[in-house]
Amino acid sequence: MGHCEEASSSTIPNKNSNLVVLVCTGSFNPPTYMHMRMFELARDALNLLGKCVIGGYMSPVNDAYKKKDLLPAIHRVKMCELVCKSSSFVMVDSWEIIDRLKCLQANQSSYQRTLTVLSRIQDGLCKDGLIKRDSIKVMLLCGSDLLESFSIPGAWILDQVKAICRDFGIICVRRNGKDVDQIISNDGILRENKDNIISVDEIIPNQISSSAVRECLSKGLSVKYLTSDEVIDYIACEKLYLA
Ligand SMILES: Nc1ncnc2c1ncn2[C@@H]1O[C@H](COP(=O)(O)OP(=O)(O)OP(=O)(O)O)[C@@H](O)[C@H]1O
Ligand SMILES: O=C(O)c1ccc[n+]([C@@H]2O[C@H](COP(=O)([O-])O)[C@@H](O)[C@H]2O)c1
Repeated sequence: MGHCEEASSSTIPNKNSNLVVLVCTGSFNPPTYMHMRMFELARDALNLLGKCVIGGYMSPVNDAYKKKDLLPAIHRVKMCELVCKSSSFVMVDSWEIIDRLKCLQANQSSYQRTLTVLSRIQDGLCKDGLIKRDSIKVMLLCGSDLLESFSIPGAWILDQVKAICRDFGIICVRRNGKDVDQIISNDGILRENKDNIISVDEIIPNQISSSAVRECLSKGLSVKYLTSDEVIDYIACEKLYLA
């Protein structure tokens, strides 16, 4: 797959920085309350470690990612904005989408790799000098299925996995009972960087997922309390996810 730009791995934020920005990349098709819970769980876990989360970004993946049943980005960005209204610190970073036009003009694929997203957010936060590069730590927030996918041959570029683990760090929410320690110990890169990977358990386990929400919607079932009312209204209004 071609890419607009490949991020350099030269950004090395201070591992001991107390200020953290969380970045969750994904389809958000549609965003659910579980996505929002992940930010809450991560913030609680980091607070306990003496860190302060100053913001969180949901970064919806570009249409070029070509995941099955992926709704056009314009809808996913809008729904992310709506679900974020319920949070005081989570917002949407739509750069993965917006950059598409520029890439199309340059005849490049517009899919943005996760390392690129993290690097760009960090560069953006530090560019005007208000925040020093070594005073902030940008971390990837993900579920354990994503962490596990690092080990799937061909799914990721190994040097980029190394850079994400070493230069940024990961906060991983256990999903469907998956043992995060086991995932880490089964993978060389994750093992080497285990001090930079924080595992978080959902205190109230649930199996809310975008695909389960889509399935309910396609059957005409209620999804109330699985995502925000604004998202549900938007889906109804735009007639999305019908069978
Ligand atoms: N219930 C959950 N528990 C933990 N992590 C989750 C949960 N739901 C989503 N995530 C994580 O949120 C991030 C974004 O998820 P994304 O929207 O791409 O996928 P998904 O919920 O797995 O979607 P789908 O169900 O459509 O495959 C990923 O890191 C994913 O692992
Ligand atoms: O950067 C990569 O190489 C890479 C490889 C696989 C997946 N991702 C990202 O992982 C996110 C979740 O993907 P998925 O397939 O679990 O919905 C999505 O934002 C992708 O851009 C990123």
